[in-house]
This record gives sequence, C-alpha cells and structure tokens, in this order.
Amino acid sequence: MPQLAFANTFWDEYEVLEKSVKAGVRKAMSKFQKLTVAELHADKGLHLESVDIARDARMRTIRINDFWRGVVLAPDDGSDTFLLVNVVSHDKAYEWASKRIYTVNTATRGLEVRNVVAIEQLTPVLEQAAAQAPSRLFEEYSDFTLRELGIDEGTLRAIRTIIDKPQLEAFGTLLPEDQFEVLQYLAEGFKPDAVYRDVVAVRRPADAGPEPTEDLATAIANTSSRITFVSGPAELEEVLSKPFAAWRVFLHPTQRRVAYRVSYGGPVQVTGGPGTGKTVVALHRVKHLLGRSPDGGRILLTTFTNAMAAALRQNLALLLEDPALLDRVEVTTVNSLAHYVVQERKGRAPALINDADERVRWGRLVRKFDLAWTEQFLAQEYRHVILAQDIGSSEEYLKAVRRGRGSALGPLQRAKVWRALEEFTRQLESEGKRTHLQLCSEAARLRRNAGPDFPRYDHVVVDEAQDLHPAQWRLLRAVVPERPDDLFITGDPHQRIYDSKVALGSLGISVAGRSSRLRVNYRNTEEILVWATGIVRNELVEDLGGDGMETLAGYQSVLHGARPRTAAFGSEEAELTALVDQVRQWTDAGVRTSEIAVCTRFNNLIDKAVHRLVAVGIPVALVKDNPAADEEGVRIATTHSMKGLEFRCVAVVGVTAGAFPFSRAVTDETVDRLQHETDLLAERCLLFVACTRAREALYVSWSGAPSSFLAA
Ligand SMILES: Nc1ncnc2c1ncn2[C@@H]1O[C@H](COP(=O)(O)OP(=O)(O)OP(=O)(O)O)[C@@H](O)[C@H]1O
Repeated sequence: MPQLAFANTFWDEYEVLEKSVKAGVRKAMSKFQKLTVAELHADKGLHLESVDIARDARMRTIRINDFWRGVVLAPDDGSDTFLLVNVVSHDKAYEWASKRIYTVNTATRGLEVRNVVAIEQLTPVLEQAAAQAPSRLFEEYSDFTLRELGIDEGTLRAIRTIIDKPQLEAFGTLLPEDQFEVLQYLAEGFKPDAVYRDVVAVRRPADAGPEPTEDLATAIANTSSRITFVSGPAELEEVLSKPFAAWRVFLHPTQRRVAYRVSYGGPVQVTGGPGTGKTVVALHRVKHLLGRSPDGGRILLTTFTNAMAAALRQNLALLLEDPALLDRVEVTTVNSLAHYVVQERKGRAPALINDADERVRWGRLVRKFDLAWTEQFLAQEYRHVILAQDIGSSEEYLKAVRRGRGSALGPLQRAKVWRALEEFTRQLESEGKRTHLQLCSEAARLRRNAGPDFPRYDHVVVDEAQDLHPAQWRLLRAVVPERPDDLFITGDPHQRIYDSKVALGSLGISVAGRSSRLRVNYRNTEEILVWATGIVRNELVEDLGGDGMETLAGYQSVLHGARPRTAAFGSEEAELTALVDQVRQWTDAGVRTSEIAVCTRFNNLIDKAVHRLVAVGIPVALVKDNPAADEEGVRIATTHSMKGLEFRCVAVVGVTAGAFPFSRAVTDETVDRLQHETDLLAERCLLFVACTRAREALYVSWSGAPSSFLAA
C-alpha cells in the first residue's frame, strides 16, 4: 500500500480552498490509502497523469474536480511514498509542475524544491547586472565552504550573482529551501561553522553517508521541517480538517531561525505586523527551550488576556504532545502572575478595583483638593509617571523626568498633584484594595527583594508585549535571573491599544543586537491586509522597546481572497439587518458559526447585535465568556477583546465617526498634547487590530457619518 505525505507548499493553497474543493482533496487523498500503486495509476477518477515537458519526471497531476488539480511527486525508485505538493487550478497545475524540480540536499539530506526554469532564466540576467556591482553578497565564501553547507552546483552559479540581502530575499522563493535558509544565515553574518551546527547538523541524519543515495521515501522522512507524513485514514482526516495546525510543522525560515536559534546572549525581541506568526514563534521557542533544559527547567509564557492565555495553552499542548513537558510551562497573564506572587508572599492578595472605580476616585480627589487638573490627567500622571517609575516619595516625584507627558509641571504644581496621588494610594491601602498595575508593581518589589534563592523561572517568553506597562515589565524582569535566554519577547507596536510607554533598556531588559522582524503574514489575505493597513499606514509608532520608531512598510501576505466589504446605512436598524444577512451569507457558504466574529466598539451595540442574531436563530457566544474552541455560536466581542484572536470571517459594525475615535478615550489637546496624539493613535490601532483578525472575509459597516479613519 502506498504512503502519503504533504509538503508545506500544499498547505498554503489548501487553506483558502472552498469547502467542496477541500472535500474533493480528501476524497482523492483517501484513495492513496486504499489502493495499491497499480490501482492508483489505473483509477479513472484520480487520473494520475504525468506532466508534459516536466523538468522533474516524477511530477504527476491528479484530478480533484473539473477545475482543480493536485500536483503529486510520485516515486520512481521502487519506494512507495507519494508527496502531495500543491492544489492549483487546472491551467496553473501544469505550469507549476513543469517548472519545478525536487532534489536531495547534499548536506541535510532533506528533499527540496526549486523553480529551475526561473532560476535558469534569471541567472544570466543577474550575472550581467552583478558584473557592475562593487561587491557580491557571498564573495567571502569559497565554493568549497558553500558546498559543505549543502549548496549544489545549480544554486552556486545563481547565488554568486546576488549582490545584497533584498535581492536574496526576492530570489529566495525560487531556491531550494534548506539551501536558501543556509544563505539567509550567512547573509545575516553568521559564520559557516555556526550555520553548519545550527541549520545543517540538526537536520542531517546521524547515519548519512558521504553522498546522498537516499530513495524518495527516505528523503521525505528526512524533511520533517517541511513535510508531514500521514499514516492512516484517521490521521488523514485529522490533518486535513485542522489545516490551521500547519504552523506546528512548517515554519518559515525566518520564523524557524528566530525560534530555534540555539541560544541568545540575553533578552530577544521579535516584532512583526499582524498575522506574521509571532505567537507561533513564541510557542516554538518554548518548545526549543524545553528541549535545551531537560533537567526540569521551568518556563513562564505570558500574554495579555485570559482568553489568549487559554488559547496559548491549547496550542502549546498541540505542539508539545508530551504532558510532562507541558507541566513545566506556566501559561498566564502578567496580572495573574502578580496576583499569585503577592498571595504567595503575603498569604493574601488585595481586592482589585476596575477602571470605572478608579475614575470615580480620581474625580473625588480633584474636588477634595480643588485641583485645576482633570480626573483623567491625574489617572494618567499616576500611570505614566508614578507607577511607571515606581516613585514612592514627593522628593522622587519632584525630580522625575515625565517622559511622554505633554504638559509641564513646575515644583509647586507637582507638590499639589502629589497630595492627590499620595491620597489615592493611602485610601486604597487602608481599604485593602489595589489597581491591577499597583499589584504588578508590588509583586515586582516583593520578588526583587526575595533574593536570588527564591524560586524563579529559567526562561520567560512574552507574547503580545506591546501593551505591557513598565510595572509589568519590572515584574517579568524580577522573576527570571539575568542570563542568556532569559527573556524572549514578541509584539507588534502597531497593535498597541493601551497607552503604555516603555523604555525596555531602562528596566534592565536590553535587546540591543537581538531584534528581528517577521514580514510574511499568514493570517490575512493580501486584500484584507492592504485595506486594514490603510487605517494606520501613515502613522509612525514607537517601537517595542521605546528606542525608535516603526512603520508598517514591507509586509506581505501569502494568501489571496475577496476585497473587504464596507457598507453605509441610514440607521442602526438597517445596519443590524444587513449584519444578520451578512452572517447568514457566511454560514450558507459553509462557514461554521464559531469561525465568525462580530465586534463593535460599544457594549450597547453588542447587545443589539446579539438580540438580532438570536432572534433569527443564529447561535452566539460572547468572547468574554471564553467559549471552548468547538462550541457553536458566532463570537461576539468588543473591539478591545479581539486582540490576539482570529476568525475566518469578521464583521466590524458601528464604525462611526463617534466610535473611532471615541472622544472620551482621547485626552483633550488642551490638557496634554502628546497624550492626545498617543490616544488618537491607539484608537486607530484598535480599529486596525479588529480588522486584521479576519482570515478570509472582512465586513465593515456604520450608520450615519463613518469613522474618519476609514478615509485614510
Ligand atoms: N509558518 C506558518 N505556516 C502556516 N501558518 C502559519 C505559519 N506561521 C503562522 N501561521 C498562522 O498564521 C496565523 C497568525 O499567526 P500568529 O497568531 O502567530 O500571528 P501573530 O503575529 O501573533 O498575530 P497578531 O499579532 O496579529 O495577533 C495563525 O493562524 C497561524 O497558525
């Protein structure tokens, strides 16, 4: 009976196929498990046929339906593993298959594919261009060194023409994968022996002989980073019905390089636009770190909300499989960690107050001390200056540099403000209550003072880092000793929706020389990404560490689909009716309700949307109730709680001029100009985050005047 395996090139296409085509793929694949090789060749429905003028004689196409074809690499060496490499439209299938050739890497012994036709066409052109260039990217490496790293003759000639990194990246999709990865490392300045150790040796089978003599099945088995084997019908069903799990196996070379680098000298920062796999990389880093400390080292993995922590835990369980490894990882939010630390050290954690309660308290203090500043100003001063710098006395406050604040405060004014700030803390203390950030600050202090013998984590991995406040960073710094591989941080400054201002370096977390950026988006179609990027495109945002600015330039998506739909209505009623129609269209097209999300800025519109959907029999589930992944129901959320999540289809409703920006969330320009700008940017980012949660379809609607952000 033949064996079946899937290449990573297959998943990119498979994920966006319509349901009926996916069913066709499943049917065709199941034949590979039921029929003998001879029967496969004879099967009329499958129509396994060779490709004319193919550069690789093993290329075959199979029929999925009238329009779609699968591309299969069929063994011709007596081995029995068929490799499904792509699903493409009829016309493209032959073109795709005829140009590519699969070979075994001489060093890693993995199976690689290259677009040999394109490489041959481009090489002479590039050679000419390179003749004028002052230097070439790989000129310092001899042919011998490159061959030792698995670069073969065909690739060697081509890459000798490359002059810089952008050209290498542009050429990369044509090159054999392992070879391209080796070249990327060299281009980043890694020494050949380090590249051999970290990329080649880890893949090369221990019993590899001097020359590759492997049959196709063995080469496929050597390629676990890009190819997945399927051993029976149940596994086939599992792998095809859970395509999102592709990330467990296939990492983009850039993702793999970041996640599986053997060791980093200190804290590492990985940034990237939405859907570039930052969470995936964080999960793989946890796996790598667990593998490096088999002696029972403990890892803390944090994220921003409980819903995201629950999702991370589930995904980590999928990735690790071994429950013993999972037990060594604590997955939680930083706030929960703070609660745990304070409880552990003091026997009891204080009660927490929410934002509304905090606002009321500041309002009372403004009146009590008859202050000229607003409650909002005091709350921000407390958050961005006092808590951020852990200020405990009026003397410290007088000397404090008020970074990021746009209003000057002289000594007399500070003395006045301090009375209110001090009273705020005193009152809460006497009631045994705290704000979330106060608790984090306290936990950080307790942990720091507990001394080096106190149990800590061996590694801390931080996802969704962009919204963490300095008090939260201090806590994270305090729970892991300063040493190599202490902190691994992922985040996207364009998704900052709370106004935290952080200078990581000043908190003992220096990522200098250890930063990388991911640029390939795996979640959104190019159409959705480009549209959503319009909301924030012209904005420069402060980077994660507070050292510079970042833009959204240079991101690309691997997926394509329909353009987002926008719809304007004269009334909210009409908008809600259209929302119900839109959700129906999605469910009629076969999308499960749990794969659809509806989000709005305000709770009252959420209630109305829930009411209308339920009235026509569409089940709903509130994201804040943390529904299980398989629970039916359209997910309903505020735009704030969409952070970090993803769905096949997303409707963002109520995108009016009054909702984005929401005036109460934006500090008045006269109160603090800098804060005004930061708040406006956070409002933009909020809409951007909500829209980039959509994998395949995005629908944005409003009634009355639309948000000014949409005109961007
Ligand atoms: N190499 C990969 N192959 C296939 N799918 C991938 C890969 N990397 C990421 N994905 C998928 O892309 C989607 C986005 O990944 P992930 O959530 O890690 O991105 P992110 O950068 O954390 O996103 P955001 O910042 O927008 O929350 C997920 O569905 C993930 O499974």
